[in-house]
Amino acid sequence: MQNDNFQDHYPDELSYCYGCGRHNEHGLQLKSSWDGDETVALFQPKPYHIAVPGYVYGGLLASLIDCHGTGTASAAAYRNEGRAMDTAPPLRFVTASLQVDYLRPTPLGGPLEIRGKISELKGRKVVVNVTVSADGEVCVQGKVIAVQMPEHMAAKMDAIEPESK
Ligand SMILES: CCCCCCCC(=O)SCCNC(=O)CCNC(=O)[C@H](O)C(C)(C)COP(=O)(O)OP(=O)(O)OC[C@H]1O[C@@H](n2cnc3c(N)ncnc32)[C@H](O)[C@@H]1OP(=O)(O)O
Repeated sequence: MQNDNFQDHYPDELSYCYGCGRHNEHGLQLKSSWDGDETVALFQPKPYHIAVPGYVYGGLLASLIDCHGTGTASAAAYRNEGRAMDTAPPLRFVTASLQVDYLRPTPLGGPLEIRGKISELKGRKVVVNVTVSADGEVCVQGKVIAVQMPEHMAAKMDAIEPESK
């Protein structure tokens, strides 16, 4: 596995996302990287990421799929153009659709492995299939349809309030 994390290449103003922003001290700070043609992230849930005792909260699992999916989309788009992730013009993606299926309860204890596979890359859209595994067993699977961030979302980047930092 490479240690070159996608989210470390996001510009500062796009690094406050609750799921993956490196500047969000209250967030999850997910880190994703390439593993061959797949992508991978590891996340260690905290004891307070609880659903029922002993199991991980489903909303957290959806967030991990969401941010791993959008990070994978961005990395895939750069790779498709043969460019490094910090080169211009920027290729950043937001979630258009997030589908999550909870296959079995996810034990709360050890680290979770999140894996992404690109199933479609066309125009401004990338579709990523994502799994979350605990102890080597897939507990959750999801699909993220990511679309390149529209201009009007980028326009608010100057308006980051100090409280959101
Ligand atoms: C950048 C670092 C931050 C990391 C982000 C972390 C993840 C997030 O939390 S992002 C926040 C949540 N997401 C949002 O707020 C997005 C809100 N939605 C939007 O802004 C728009 O609807 C947006 C950008 C998704 C799509 O709008 P638009 O740019 O007009 O797309 P459009 O041209 O219609 O469609 C592009 C393609 O996506 C598809 N698509 C668009 N929306 C959807 C959808 N909801 N479901 C399925 N497919 C969709 C279209 O069918 C089209 O596909 P194709 O090219 O095959 O015909």
